[in-house]
Order: sequence, then C-alpha cells, then structure tokens
Amino acid sequence: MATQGVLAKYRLPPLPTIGEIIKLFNLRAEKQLSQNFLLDLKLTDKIVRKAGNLQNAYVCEVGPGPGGITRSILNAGVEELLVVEKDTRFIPGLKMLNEASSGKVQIVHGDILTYRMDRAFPKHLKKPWDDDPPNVHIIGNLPFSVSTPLIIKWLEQLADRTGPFTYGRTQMTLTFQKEVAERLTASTSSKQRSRLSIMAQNLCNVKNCFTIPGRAFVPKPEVDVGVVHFTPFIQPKIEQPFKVVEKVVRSVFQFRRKYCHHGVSILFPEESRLKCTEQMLRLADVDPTLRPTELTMTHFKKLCNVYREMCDQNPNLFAYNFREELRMRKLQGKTTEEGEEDDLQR
Ligand SMILES: C[S@@+](CC[C@H](N)C(=O)[O-])C[C@H]1O[C@@H](n2cnc3c(N)ncnc32)[C@H](O)[C@@H]1O
Repeated sequence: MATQGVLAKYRLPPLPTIGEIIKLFNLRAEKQLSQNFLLDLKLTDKIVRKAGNLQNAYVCEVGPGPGGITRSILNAGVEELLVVEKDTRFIPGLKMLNEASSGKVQIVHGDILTYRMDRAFPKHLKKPWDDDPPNVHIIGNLPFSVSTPLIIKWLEQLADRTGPFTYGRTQMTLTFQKEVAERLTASTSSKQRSRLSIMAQNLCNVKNCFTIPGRAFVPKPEVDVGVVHFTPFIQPKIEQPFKVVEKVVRSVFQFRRKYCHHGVSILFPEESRLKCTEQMLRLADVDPTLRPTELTMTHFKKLCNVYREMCDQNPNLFAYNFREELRMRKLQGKTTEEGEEDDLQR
C-alpha cells in the first residue's frame, strides 16, 4: 500500500504546455492526415482513467502526436510506455517527454498498421489466456481512417491470439468517430447494429465510455468522438474460426434493411441457393423474416455453427464468393439482382 501511495503521486516535472509544444516544434495539424489534437490534460486524464489501473503497467500508445495522452499515461505511474508515431515531426517533442520521465518512453517511428505488436513488450509479461488480463494496455486517439481498419485487424489477431494478444487478453482503449463507437457497442434492435457490433461483441466486452465533442480538438473535426474500452473474453460467444464468423456476419448485413434470409442466401451458389438458405435457417432455428439488426448473438452463433457444418459437408462451399459470381455475370452481360451495397466499414 505504501508503495502504491508513492507511485500514485508520480507526476512529470513542469513542462511546456501541449499548445507551447505545438508552437515550439511547429506542429501544424496536417488536414490530409486527419490530425486533430487534444490539448486539455483533464480530458486526456479522463481517457486514460478508462483504461483502468495503469500502475507499473506496460502501455503502447498509438499515434501520440504532440503528446497530450502520452503525459496522462506517464502520470498514471506506468513502468514503460511504447509510442508508435508515423509522423517524424512529433519525435523531438516525444523525446522531451522521455527525458522528463527518466527514460520511460520508447519511441518507435513507424506505422501501427504494420508494426509487430507481438514483439513490443518483454516476454515475462505474457499471461495464459484464461488468466486475468496481462499488465499490458493499448491506448490511442488515431485518425478514424486508421482506427477502424486497425480494430478489424486486431479483432482477427485477438481471435488467433497473435499480435498484441500474444501477451494474453490485452485491453484496449481507443477513440472512434462517435457513430463507429455506437456501432461497436450497439445491442440487438438498435439502429446502429451492424457487422462491427457482432464482430467486436463476439470477442470482447465492449464499453462505449464517453463522447468527446468535436470542439475539444484542435483543429475541430466535423464529428464527435467516442472513447471505447475493449476487454477480450476468455471464450468468444461464437466458437468458430474468425473467417467463418466474418463471412456469415458480412453476408447477413449485406442487405441490412431486408429480411435476414436475403443476406443468408448469398452464402450459397445460385443453383442451390433456395434449398440451402431454407435448410440453414431451419437448422439454426432463425425466423427468416427477422431483419439483420434484430438478430441476437445467439442467432448468429447458431447460424455460424450450421454454416460451418454445411461447409464441412461440402468442402467447396466456403470458397464460394457471391460478389465474384456477380462480377462474372456482369462480364457475361447477364442481369441479376444487385446486392444492396452495405458500407463495408459497418
Ligand atoms: C488524431 S491525431 C491525435 C494525436 C494525439 N494522440 C492527440 O490525441 O492529441 C492522430 C495521430 O496519429 C498519428 N498517426 C496517423 N496514422 C498513424 C499510423 N498508421 N501509425 C502511427 N501513427 C499514426 C498521426 O501522425 C497523429 O499524430
């Protein structure tokens, strides 16, 4: 307890404000890179508190920029902070934070989409999957164009226990455009229910912590921002390979406003479509007239289990690709019912 008390009082020495750092190093936000900075340290402290207790933790911050969140992470008493930043202009400011924290910051100039997270932390931090989460955390406020593909990539790595999940059930606290944060956490029958809701909630306890109004950023983005916390489950809700779940969920949400049998049907080649769709829905005990947004996680679990069984019985089925069939038909000049294109980021 005494040690905790001492650590809890850890503060960085007085430093120039983030605003002064921006001026000092001439860090004008690059609009093409969707850079929007958080200058209010009360707000960055609030984001970091949502990650949980960071005393002695090993943290990776993605996209630290001028270092607002970085300071809050250091003030939370972490053991080591790895920052991965793509834009070289921010490196001198981050080096200053490293000196102020007596070398706690390891700076990587790189792209988080390709960075090898499986080697980011010392091996002794690894914990068995069914143990408590390791003392390893990921925190970040990235551009939206990066955070959505990144979470999709990390969800797949989570299912395979690779990348940052080599260390166990690594927790993540990340920002998204408010609407994406709502999709990630949307429950059954919610208007925002989508592919992302199922893919994330299958693997993690997902919490939409709070919304940051756009005006809190410099420069102000067009949209508000949601802070989302992810804790991986020991067991996914759907115990099937990620690719099987992804294919079923993507197909079902392809026609999000229609009855779910439309989406299910595109899992099957045209010659067996009617029969297989009827069989899959009957075996999974799913009402064909439910809308995709009305399906529960249990519905998706049953659909994925039945689809997997059908794929086991017909080894060519999983490779079937509706879009490819559409493309071929178009090339051959044949007409067909067009898929109502869904936003793939949903
Ligand atoms: C929206 S700004 C936020 C900066 C800082 N985290 C804050 O809250 O003030 C996003 C930051 O992520 C960095 N970034 C963008 N894409 C990246 C990538 N692929 N890998 C690492 N950093 C990236 C940008 O250079 C920028 O510093």
